[in-house]
Amino acid sequence: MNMPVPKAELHLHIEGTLEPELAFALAARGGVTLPYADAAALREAYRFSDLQSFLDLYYGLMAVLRTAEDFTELTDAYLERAAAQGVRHAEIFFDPQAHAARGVPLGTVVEGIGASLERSEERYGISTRLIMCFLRDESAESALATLDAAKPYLDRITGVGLDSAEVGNPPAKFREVYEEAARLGLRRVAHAGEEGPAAYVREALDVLGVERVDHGLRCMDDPELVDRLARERVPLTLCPLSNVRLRVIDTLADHPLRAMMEAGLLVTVNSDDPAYFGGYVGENFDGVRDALGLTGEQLRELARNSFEASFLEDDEARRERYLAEVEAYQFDGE
Ligand SMILES: Nc1ncnc2[nH]cnc12
Ligand SMILES: [Zn+2]
Repeated sequence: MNMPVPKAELHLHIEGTLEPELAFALAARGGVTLPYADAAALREAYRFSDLQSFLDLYYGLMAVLRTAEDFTELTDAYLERAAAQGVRHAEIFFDPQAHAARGVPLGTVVEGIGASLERSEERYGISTRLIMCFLRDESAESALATLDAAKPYLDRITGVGLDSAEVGNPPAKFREVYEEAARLGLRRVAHAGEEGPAAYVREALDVLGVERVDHGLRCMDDPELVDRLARERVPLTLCPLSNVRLRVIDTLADHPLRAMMEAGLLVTVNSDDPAYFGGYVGENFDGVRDALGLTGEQLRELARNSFEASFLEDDEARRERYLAEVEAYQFDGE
């Protein structure tokens, strides 16, 4: 078997890597009772009708994440799996407000994830960045307070993002928070155009000044926006298996990825919440390859895009090294 193509993962919620077996192990350790008989019963509950039905289960299961060690273990488990799938660089989201709601301070989360990221290169051969997301169904004041609480940890946080329930929570709600993030020198991304309209993608660019759009799928409803995204080389972090599981599209064969590439968009393939959506980044690559009949050259473009879209500006030599690995890679049948 060929080794997987080297790639960066740019849209990955660390909380979304919580596998049922680890959830039960952490629950036992922390004395948390879960409303499922066992890991198999929990996995059976992963049938979602939309984003909200997923979020309800997802935030509930986070109850097992309590200590810094829990977050370290979670992150180690992700990095180990990612390394086996050819991930060389990972930009990882976390949701501090979801943990603060249970009394877990931001510092515990950052220290816990950070302990794993610190040794990631040495252990897993993966360079990393950390991106702090605001929950868009919480208030702008809560997001501002979260940014304030993060100030002692900014040496470990590369950027900010925006996630959770999209429809009814437009990007403009967070204008002030993103202005403050920019003043603090943080990179800016946001989920937009997953379930929400193309107008939210425009707003994320124009009002929040985002440098990368998470999902962005619905831009395809607006040809002028597609032209702009292509012209300005704004990266879109797509998550094909997530889109199927959250019923944004019916099947992988309906995914617009290929049309997006043909429109000149800088798209990348990622896993979003792999423990919940049926696979990690490798399964997402294999899924679109098979469902859309992508060629080796198109897969190489996706891998190249992932490094181009990454926040490696402070380490261009590394980016060049990764890109050279992509060019040297031989796909099966090539
Ligand atoms: N796909 C997704 N959309 C919005 N918020 C999320 N949080 C975790 N996964 C998410
Ligand atoms: Zn996401």
